[in-house]
Amino acid sequence: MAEQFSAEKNGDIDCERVKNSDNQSMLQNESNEYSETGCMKHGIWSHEVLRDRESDSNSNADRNKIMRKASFKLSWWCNGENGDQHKHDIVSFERGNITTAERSSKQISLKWESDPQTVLILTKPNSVSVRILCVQMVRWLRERKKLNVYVEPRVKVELVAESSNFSYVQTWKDDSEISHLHMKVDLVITLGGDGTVLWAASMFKGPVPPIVPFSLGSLGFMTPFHSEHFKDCLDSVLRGPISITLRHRLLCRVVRDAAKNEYETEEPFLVLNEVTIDRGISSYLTNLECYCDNSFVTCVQGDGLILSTTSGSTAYSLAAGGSMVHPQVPGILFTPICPHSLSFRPLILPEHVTVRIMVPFNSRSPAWASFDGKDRKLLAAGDALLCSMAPWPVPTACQVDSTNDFLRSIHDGLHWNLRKTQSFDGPRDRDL
Ligand SMILES: NC(=O)c1ccc[n+]([C@@H]2O[C@H](COP(=O)([O-])OP(=O)(O)OC[C@H]3O[C@@H](n4cnc5c(N)ncnc54)[C@H](O)[C@@H]3O)[C@@H](O)[C@H]2O)c1
Ligand SMILES: Nc1ncnc2c1ncn2[C@@H]1O[C@H](COP(=O)(O)OP(=O)(O)OP(=O)(O)O)[C@@H](O)[C@H]1O
Repeated sequence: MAEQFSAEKNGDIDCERVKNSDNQSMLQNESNEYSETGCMKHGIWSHEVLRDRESDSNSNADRNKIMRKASFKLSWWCNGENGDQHKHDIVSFERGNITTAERSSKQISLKWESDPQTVLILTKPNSVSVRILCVQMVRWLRERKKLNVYVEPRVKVELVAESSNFSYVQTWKDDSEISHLHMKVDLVITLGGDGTVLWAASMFKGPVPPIVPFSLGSLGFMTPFHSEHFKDCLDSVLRGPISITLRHRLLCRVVRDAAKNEYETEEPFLVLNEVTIDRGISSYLTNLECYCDNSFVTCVQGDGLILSTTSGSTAYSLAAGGSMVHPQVPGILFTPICPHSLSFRPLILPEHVTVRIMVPFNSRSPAWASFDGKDRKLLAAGDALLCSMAPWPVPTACQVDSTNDFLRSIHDGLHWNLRKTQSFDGPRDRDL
């Protein structure tokens, strides 16, 4: 195999089919649709027979020594479902050689194919600076950009109180209309901190329009745009193209002990940061049985467990000792909260798994699940929480690109690895 690798590295694959004496033409045939031995375009299911090049040249005895390479085919599956969509996009396995064809995650650019018409502005409540900015932004979007503007009912009341001219601003009467918003809205603008981005994401139980988050909070990991330059920022976003971060969400379902199967659940929650299962007001340790695709992972005995997205890795999970992960990395962080054990290190699980957290019948107390820090749900003995990657990410516009914005946020927001630079004068390794 080593010789074969080196031959391939030189771009000179010394491979021949037994039936065919003409190497070159046969290899070229293989890259076409079908070969006569039944070799498909994508993958092999006939036998390739390879001859080792060095043994050819080194020894006459070995001249006809033939090495068979076992054929195989790769297929992709998850929870029993077949889904080959990644196959040739991401990994090629031509002629039995597995090679990365494409990255599964890349910097993403959004280019409008028709002009955006409708914008939804979501604002942090009870903030004077947010209210002032909202008034200016609505006016500018309507008068200069001729866009339809939606706001929440509370904000519409505030705007109309400011001036009756704002009667053109649209809103909704009851919450059931929120479920149709994604079909009307081209762009969402948030004015607030990270909590307002979480709020915006939580309004969309399915697909989410691109979000442009303006920073009017204190931290702002997910809010790269500065309100002072809102006209320039929005001009360039409306013109496009823009870099976006596709932030993964987790789909969380509570399955009660009384449910007949795991599909009989209450309304699922979609979280952008994390779902937390903790001891709530109980003074006992949580006792949580954790499974990953039906394999037992561990029992959490401590204050609780955080299942976080990579976007949420800089939030609660970070405070509980989890790693910071670039938001474009797909995965589920499994971070314990104050585990009563010396050896419980946080894990990062792959995106395709389903995590199941169960409160066992011998648990001393129930547990509580909360979703992006909200909507507490009691988990009694026998209840479970299922958590998997949701099919609807949250696209947030980047100031520069997802990597630059992420690094800037950990430097500016957390002062990550800030240390005085060591002075130049002093001992040095001159003789090394
Ligand atoms: N010990 C902790 O660190 C702790 C405890 C509870 C909740 N939280 C976080 O608060 C979030 C809810 O946020 P909120 O604004 O509604 O509540 P909040 O007003 O209590 O703010 C919590 C803080 O977390 C920050 N934050 C939120 N998402 C973040 C992210 N992805 N990366 C970095 N920082 C982030 C916010 O900027 C804010 O400073 C939860 O999802 C949870 O992650 C953290
Ligand atoms: N449109 C909204 N309606 C109701 N609640 C909201 C809305 N926007 C934000 N919130 C809530 O307000 C709280 C504070 O929001 P946010 O985090 O954006 O501001 P902040 O606390 O000033 O920012 P930071 O946390 O960065 O200091 C959050 O809990 C969030 O859920």
